[in-house]
Amino acid sequence: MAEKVVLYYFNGRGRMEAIRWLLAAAGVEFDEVILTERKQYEKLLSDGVLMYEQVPLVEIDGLKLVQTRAIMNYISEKYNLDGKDLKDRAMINMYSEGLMDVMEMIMYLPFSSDLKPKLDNIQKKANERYLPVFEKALSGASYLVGDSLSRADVHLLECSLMLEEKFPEILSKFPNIKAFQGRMSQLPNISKFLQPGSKRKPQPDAVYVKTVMAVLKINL
Ligand SMILES: N[C@@H](CCC(=O)N[C@@H](CS)C(=O)NCC(=O)O)C(=O)O
Repeated sequence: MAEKVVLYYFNGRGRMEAIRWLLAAAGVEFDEVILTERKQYEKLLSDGVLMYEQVPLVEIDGLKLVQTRAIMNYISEKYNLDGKDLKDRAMINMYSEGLMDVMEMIMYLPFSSDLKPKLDNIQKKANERYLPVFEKALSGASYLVGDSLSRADVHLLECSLMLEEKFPEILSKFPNIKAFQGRMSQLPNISKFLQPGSKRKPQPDAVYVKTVMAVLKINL
């Protein structure tokens, strides 16, 4: 029997959350080793499992994977979330990278000061640059690429929910994305992940920020 997938990260979203979403969408159970203390991170370093001295780290199929995108590529390929051919995959990757750009901007917020201009910038770019792309792609289509679920769909659901947490009305001008959210949320694996008590992480709080800084010895 295949060993269970194990995720090593903090008790928060950060770079691991999109990985959690992909695994959940694929119906893959996973365990988590939650980093709360510097010595856990130092143990991973001394064990030689962090290729670049960074997390996320994911144990899967006997591999110890690092680098968020490499991890997501592995999961997407393994669980058929990357389209039917090379051309599909190119579109899926373009959509996915745009969504990762938006989610990365949001990810940095709790570690930043002077939030107002940063939030304004995210809202403006989401409204004018990113969401119109997905609104158009979903016009008359159920999925972003082809006729089955891909990682781009999973990232869009995650990203659009994150945007709504910050800007509750943001989807009012994007009815196709709103309808897509509704459809996606009903897929059994995703519906399960959206329930309270799942391994989906909440918005970052002060404890999360403090823990990340202490474990990684970051001084901002
Ligand atoms: N490109 C890497 C970046 C990973 C990264 O920056 N991880 C942070 C935590 S979210 C880290 O471990 N930082 C410690 C360090 O860089 O020394 C990825 O996508 O996985």
